[in-house]
Amino acid sequence: MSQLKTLSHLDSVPSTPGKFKPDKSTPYVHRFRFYTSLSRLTLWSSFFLAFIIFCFFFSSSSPPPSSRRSLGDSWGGRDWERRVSRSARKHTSSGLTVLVTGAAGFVGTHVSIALKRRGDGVLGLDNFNRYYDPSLKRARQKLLERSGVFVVEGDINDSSLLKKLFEVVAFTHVMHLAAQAGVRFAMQNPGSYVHSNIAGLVNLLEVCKSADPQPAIVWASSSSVYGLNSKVPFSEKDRTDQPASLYAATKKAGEEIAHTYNHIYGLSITGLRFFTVYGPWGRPDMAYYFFTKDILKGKSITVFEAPNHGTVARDFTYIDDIVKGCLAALDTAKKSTGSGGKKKGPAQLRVFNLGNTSPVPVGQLVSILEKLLKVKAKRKVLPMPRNGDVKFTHANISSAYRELGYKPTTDLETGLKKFVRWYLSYHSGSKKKSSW
Ligand SMILES: O=C(O)[C@H]1O[C@H](OP(=O)(O)OP(=O)(O)OC[C@H]2O[C@@H](n3ccc(=O)[nH]c3=O)[C@H](O)[C@@H]2O)[C@H](O)[C@@H](O)[C@@H]1O
Repeated sequence: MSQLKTLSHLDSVPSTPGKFKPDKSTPYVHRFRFYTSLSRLTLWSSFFLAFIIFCFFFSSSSPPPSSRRSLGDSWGGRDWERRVSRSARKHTSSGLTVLVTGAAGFVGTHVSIALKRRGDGVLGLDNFNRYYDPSLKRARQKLLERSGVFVVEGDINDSSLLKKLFEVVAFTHVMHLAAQAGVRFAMQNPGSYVHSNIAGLVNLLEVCKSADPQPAIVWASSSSVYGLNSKVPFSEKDRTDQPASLYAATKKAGEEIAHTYNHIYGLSITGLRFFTVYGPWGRPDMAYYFFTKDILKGKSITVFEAPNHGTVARDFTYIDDIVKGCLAALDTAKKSTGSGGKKKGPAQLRVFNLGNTSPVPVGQLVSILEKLLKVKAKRKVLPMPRNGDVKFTHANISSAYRELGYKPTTDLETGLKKFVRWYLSYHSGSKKKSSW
């Protein structure tokens, strides 16, 4: 969202600074203006020259801007390093030492807590951007703190921060969940997707490839990579070259980038294609969340339908099932083979669908919410706009079952019941007490 801020400040700058005014002054004033303009010109030219020289010397010796520390950075120092080390200390001899990016996000919070509970060392990283209400991220952070997980506030594009973290802790694994999520928002702010999902990913992989030892990486791809693929259920072998949104295209690009870093540097990388993950502490930008909010407020909700009154459906997957898949991916990840930025041998490269295998029409999702909330929704059924959405998703999970033992067990009604219970407790103002 820092990106959003940057762009929105540009919106307030007028494109034409002012109208040209013809000069009606006398010759004397003319000459006087000429001399003052000349001296001003010289002054500005010298400033400009000095600036060019400054840029020249600094560009050849300093790292790219994203990796320089900015004035607002709040990390560093002895106390901070101590907190980082303490959080990353594992409590079982066989445990992992995991850096979780996007730790204050929906999936990040659940995965971090699950890892910490079983004795792994966990350090969180999150930039707390404003894509959705940051108070929810802060509430998740409190939950993480109570579980012993420290969340470093910083961006995955900040290479000096990432390098520092790897200096302080020898991470065995990185669970990379930081991303610009949301399919439809990509039309409003395309730059934020490139910034987080492409530039941020490359920056992270650059640091990982140079780390010694190199960590194994597990990261969040998306079911959206299947795009306009119509063969169901979606298998990892199916084509993924027809993304329907820029979001999907950046996730697909991420998968290709992962291939490159695996091939050149020997990084062990596992991509997980999540299918519409929902549950307590979820994302307010997702339909099940804002439908709940609007139904309770008596506001109308828009339910999309496919052409010819066709059904739009999603393979909604409950968060606890996704967490199990993430942990299994970390546990089965083989070590990276490179060191010091050099590959020593072939490394593991995997991609898995993590879905629920039973798509549910969006209309049915609304009916379940009506039942749980005991409120009738004001539905407006509209044709699905051409904004990146796809008609349906449906996961084939046989590969994840075989390799990870992944077996989702929560149906949509059971999962939504848990979500609604959490939602009512969190939004009733008893945020501190809201159940896990
Ligand atoms: O599976 C995935 O890969 C993706 O799942 C979700 O994307 P999406 O499935 O579009 O989830 P929602 O935005 O919650 O939409 C769910 C369904 O509700 C429908 N919808 C959405 C909004 C609305 O106003 N009305 C409506 O009918 C959508 O068309 C869609 O079928 C997440 O938002 C993405 O970050 C994630 O990567």
